[in-house]
Amino acid sequence: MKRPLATADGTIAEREGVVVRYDHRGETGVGESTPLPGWTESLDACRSGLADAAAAEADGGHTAAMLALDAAAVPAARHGFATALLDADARADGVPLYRWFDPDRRCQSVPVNATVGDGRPQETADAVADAVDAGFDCCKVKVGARPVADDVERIRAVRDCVGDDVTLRADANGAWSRDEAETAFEELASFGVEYVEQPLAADDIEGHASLRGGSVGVALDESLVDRRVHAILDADAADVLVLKPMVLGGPGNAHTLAMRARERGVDPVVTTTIDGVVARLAALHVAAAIPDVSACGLATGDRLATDLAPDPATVSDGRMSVPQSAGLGVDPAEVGPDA
Ligand SMILES: O=C(O)CCC(=O)c1ccccc1C(=O)O
Ligand SMILES: [Mg+2]
Repeated sequence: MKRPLATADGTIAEREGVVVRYDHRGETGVGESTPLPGWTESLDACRSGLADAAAAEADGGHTAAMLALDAAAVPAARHGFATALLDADARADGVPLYRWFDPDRRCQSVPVNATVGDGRPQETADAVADAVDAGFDCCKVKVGARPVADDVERIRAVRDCVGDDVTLRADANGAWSRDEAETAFEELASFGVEYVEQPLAADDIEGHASLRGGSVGVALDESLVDRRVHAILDADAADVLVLKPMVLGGPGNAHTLAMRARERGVDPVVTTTIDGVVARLAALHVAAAIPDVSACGLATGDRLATDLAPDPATVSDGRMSVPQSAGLGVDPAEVGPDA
């Protein structure tokens, strides 16, 4: 990465993965498996998951390959193959991937947030101001890496700098105790923070449920790693679900969960895990398939030092354009390391 992302759970500085190609219905589809240990399997486990899927495919075709890829055990491997299969299917049907999920939809662009890592108050305010200058009207700031009072000063500095028209979100990556979270929610309410992602530990469903009800919403992200969606919905523990296709075992799983969340009155937000262009496009098409989707965490491509292919999606006025060509919108023949 050329711009690492500092979070309460450490700094993400490097991403490495596997490009998957699959020939299906006369088309070559492309997918990407970019595991992020802690969120997904390791790169080694991902590679062996893909090798197992290739062996299963040789006997039983794509159905056997999909059955060999357990979303709980090897979500990134499953994401890579599932994306390649979906890309080929959408190409064969002549529709952009988001319309393969919902043929009636037309979507030219989706709203996106800028993502700002941990840093000193002035650095944080400058980074948000740069994002606003670049056209973003929604910005997510990483918190939880320093004491709550310091994060409050960071958010105060941001508000002082960019004014009240910018939507601000925070992401604590599970760093706070219940007491810290309560204090943070009280303080952040005065700066009009829309929601905090993962204020508490992933397994504290009850704690998250009791943080709800004020002006600052609760978004759950890490809590989805262990597939707790039904428990979360049943406990009314979240205002927002943060859906990462790489973590959930593929774009199809993410789309299904987004629709389920919507039915239950919970707002879905789609984000990358800081991925190459193939996985970013897959996440973009999931977001594009969701009517009236809230700003998504998809504008992460500019953090990478190198990418897999030129990016057909551009960001302007806080929105990311959605490719309308068949499939993901990238030519599989052009996809490779160091494009
Ligand atoms: O949501 C965004 O704005 C960008 C993605 C992001 O923050 C992220 C990227 C990699 C791993 C975890 C996270 C996260 O949301 O916690
Ligand atoms: Mg998060």
